[in-house]
Formats: sequence, structure tokens, C-alpha cells
Amino acid sequence: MHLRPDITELQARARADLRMGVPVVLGLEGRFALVAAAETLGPQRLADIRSLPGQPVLAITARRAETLKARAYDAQAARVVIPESATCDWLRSLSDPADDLMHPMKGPLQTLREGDARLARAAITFCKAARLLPAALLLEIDAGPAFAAEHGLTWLDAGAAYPVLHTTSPMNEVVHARLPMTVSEAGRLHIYRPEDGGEEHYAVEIGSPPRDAPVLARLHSACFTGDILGSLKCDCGPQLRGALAQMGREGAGVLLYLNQEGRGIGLANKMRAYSLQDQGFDTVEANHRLGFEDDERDFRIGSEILKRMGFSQVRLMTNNPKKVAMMEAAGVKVTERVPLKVGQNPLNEAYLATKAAKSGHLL
Ligand SMILES: Nc1nc2c(ncn2[C@@H]2O[C@H](COP(=O)(O)OP(=O)(O)OP(=O)(O)O)[C@@H](O)[C@H]2O)c(=O)[nH]1
Ligand SMILES: [Zn+2]
Repeated sequence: MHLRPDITELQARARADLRMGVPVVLGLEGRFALVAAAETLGPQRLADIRSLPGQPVLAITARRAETLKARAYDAQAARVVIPESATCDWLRSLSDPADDLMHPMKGPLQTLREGDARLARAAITFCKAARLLPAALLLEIDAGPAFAAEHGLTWLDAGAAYPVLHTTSPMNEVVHARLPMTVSEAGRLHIYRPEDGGEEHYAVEIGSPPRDAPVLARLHSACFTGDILGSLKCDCGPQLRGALAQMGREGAGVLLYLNQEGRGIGLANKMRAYSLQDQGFDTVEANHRLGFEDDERDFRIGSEILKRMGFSQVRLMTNNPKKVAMMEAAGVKVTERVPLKVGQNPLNEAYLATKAAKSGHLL
């Protein structure tokens, strides 16, 4: 019988559980922790977790700890001791920087120095993968698998899950169909589905680009606000339309529409970042205050899809040298970087300047 879910399927299940506010059990080298995402944890489950023996902690990223002036004692994760009186709102106020400026004094916060922070790191990795705030309530427990079975919770070994979470999942084409567009009537849309239960990604193929020559290509990261709503805060919409228009003019090209909204933090977190930007922080600082890195995208998804389509060389439309480097590292040759400078306006001037100064984008 092979009905039992494997580690890839279990990590997808864990992500879904955390998004719904259901705790999961993580194990690592014989130690176990009950883990719940701070963003979605409800009061009843918090009370239930508190009724168990042991000292629950809030795992936050070292970046978030820095903002909260709490010592992390670990390069990636801090474990904040939770006072008896802590409510869900208290946990969320530590996880979410929205009210930091209004209520700057959250501490002094006590953090754990002793012991192993690796389960805390794993808990944060799962919250990020679930596109939630990177903060988790964590309680070390004995006999994790038995506890999980008793309460019907998902349990998985974090050590086995790590490679799954950090490797790009194989992408399989689900379907493709003809799609005439204003830029070209010879359009075709391909849908790719990863094997790890993650987001689907799309490939827009214009014309019939030969597989043995460099193809005009764009790796476009989803931006609901820019692509669909015409937001003036970024340049994504004009870049999307500009890239497609050039492919239409040349009669051939591939645009990958990668569902990595908000540089991989998800739309809800991106809107949290926008709200912080309205408080005066730039795009990079806002990500850091939320506990994220500047850019949480996995660009290898793009190279994986291009290779699946049969392309090994690209003329890449981008202003981001990191995309070029990643494509080369992933075995797709970039024969030319094609600049894509469209959509500058007075409202995104500062955003584009920050990307040039801090993220290495070429102006
Ligand atoms: N977290 C966050 N994401 C943003 C913000 N503004 C735009 N994005 C996202 O950034 C992604 C686009 O990335 P960009 O940095 O503009 O461009 P790039 O893809 O790195 O480089 P180019 O190829 O030159 O466009 C999209 O996923 C947007 O949703 C922001 O202020 N914060
Ligand atoms: Zn955008």
C-alpha cells in the first residue's frame, strides 16, 4: 500500500493547516514541538496549548527581533518567552509591526538563550511557506507522533521536510491552449503545476520560438496591484505589457507569469509592507520589519519551467542582475540582458531608487 502521504505531501498539508489556524507537530532528531502560526491562532487553541505542560515560546525571525529590541542568540530565530497573561492579540502585536510606531514599548522581552533554536527556525520556515507572518507559537512536547495521532494533527520530520522546502519542485504542464491577444494573435497559454502542492505558474508563449536559439524571455513576478489595478507604486503593470508588446513585435517570446506575489511574501504581507511604507519605511525596511528578507522569491522556478519548455538560452528582459545570475547558475544561458525600463512615474520614483540603491537593480 502506498496511500500514506510522503514528506512532500505532508509539508503541503502542514502549510494548509497553519493557514487555517490548526497546529502541527514538527520533529527534529528526536525532539518534537507543537507549532501554530501566530497570525491564525485562535483563543481556544491558545488556551489548550497553555494547558499542556512546558513553556511555550513565540518564534520570530532575527530581523523582527532586532526591531523589537529582543536578543535572538541565533542567526535566524529568536524564542520569546510568553508571559502567563499573553493573549492572541499580544502574540499578534509581536508578530505584526503594524502598530509598532503607535505602541513602541512591547518589552522588555525575555528570549531563550539555552537550547536548540532549530525547531523555531523550522516553524518560521513553515509560516513563510504558508505566506503568513513569520511568527509561530511553539511548545516542546514529548512523543510527538503519538500526540499528533491522539489529536488528529499533521506531524512531520523537519529534517526530512527541509530539502523539500528548499528545493524547487518539479513543474508539470497541466494544459496549454491557444490564446489570441492584442499583442499577437499567435499566443498560447501553458499552465504549470508544481508537485509540492504550491502555486501554479503560467507561461505565455508568443509565436513558435525555436528551441535551439536564444528566446526573448521575461520572468514576471505576480503583482496584483500593478498588473491588474494599475497601481502607481511600482512599475510592474507597464513592464508586463511592455514585455508582451516587444514579444508581439518580434513575433516570438516567452513570458513566465510566476505567482510569487510581493517578492514571494504573498499579497497580504505585501499590503502589510505597503502600510509600513505609508509610515515612512522604504520597501526593503518594510520587509525587514515584518521579519522577511528583502526578496523571498525562488527564481529557479523560472529556469525549471523554461527547461521544461525546451529552452536553454534566453535574451532576458530585466533590470535585475540577480535574475541573470540565477538563470546562469540554474543552467539557462543568458546571451543578452534586454533592459525593460517603462512605467516610471512621480509616485514610484522613490521605490525604484531604493531598488537601485539596496537591491542592485539597474536604473
Ligand atoms: N514585498 C514587496 N513586494 C513588492 C513591492 N512592490 C512590488 N513588489 C513585488 O515585487 C515583484 C516585482 O519585483 P521587482 O523588484 O519590481 O522587479 P524584479 O522582478 O526583481 O526585476 P525586473 O525583472 O527588473 O522587473 C512583484 O512580485 C511585486 O508584487 C513592495 O513594496 N514590497
Ligand atoms: Zn508591482
